[in-house]
Amino acid sequence: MLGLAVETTQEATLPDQPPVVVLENLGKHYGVDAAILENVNATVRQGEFVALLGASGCGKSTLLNIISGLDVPTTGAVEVPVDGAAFMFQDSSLFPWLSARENVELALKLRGVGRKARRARALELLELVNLAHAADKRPHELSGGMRQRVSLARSLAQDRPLLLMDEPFAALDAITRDLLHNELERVWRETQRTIIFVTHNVREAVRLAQRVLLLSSRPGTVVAQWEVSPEHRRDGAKAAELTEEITAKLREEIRRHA
Ligand SMILES: Nc1ncnc2c1ncn2[C@@H]1O[C@H](COP(=O)(O)OP(=O)(O)OP(=O)(O)O)[C@@H](O)[C@H]1O
Repeated sequence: MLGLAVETTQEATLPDQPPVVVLENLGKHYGVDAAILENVNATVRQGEFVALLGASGCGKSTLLNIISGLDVPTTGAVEVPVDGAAFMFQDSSLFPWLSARENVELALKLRGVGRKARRARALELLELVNLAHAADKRPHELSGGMRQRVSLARSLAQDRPLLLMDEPFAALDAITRDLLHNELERVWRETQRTIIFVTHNVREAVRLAQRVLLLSSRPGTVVAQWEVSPEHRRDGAKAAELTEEITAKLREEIRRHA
């Protein structure tokens, strides 16, 4: 399953961390339809940030649904944390009648956190995503980027070790997206969550992830993976080179599907 090898460093791969998600020969099909996923093998380690790329319809969301427990594989095995996963989507799906703070508090309430503690924790989480000043605003008073920050705070409020993100910044403009990349990277480092991040944007994958997995077009399987080393983060030219290499392979997959 291993594709093009780029640099591998201790920091990038966390080889000594325990696995959080293990996918073994995983397959999925609905009814008599052709397989959507086939022989997916991958391990994601604790604290790792993994990006998942692939052509439209190759089964990325299906895979996240299986990892989250919303769906089940048809064949193979999946190992995930007993505490489950938190999900964040492209659409912030905030309750419009609740303020930013109340939206975050709701996730805490569902976990059984008491009223006083959840108010304090919600404010802490909004502070973490640099949004404490807008805690009392309702979603319609917030920009798209701010709504996604609330959504991120709400996902963190679920206090799951694993965070699944399905194109969370796809609807944002490029500048807001760049700002949120910085925010997410900081939040990831501070909270030490394990993150699986689905995107169509190769630059975004290289910017954020320590490892990029590429799914082939239908049936989806891991056809290549790349390590993104700390050196790629420091050196823009190296990152651009890697982005180009991954884009070429992604294009190949898209062409194959077309
Ligand atoms: N419940 C379902 N029943 C039948 N087919 C389904 C179901 N859910 C998803 N599919 C099919 O599975 C395929 C993969 O869908 P999925 O949303 O996982 O792809 P994706 O890679 O996330 O796509 P995109 O990048 O466009 O969001 C699609 O062809 C879709 O129509």
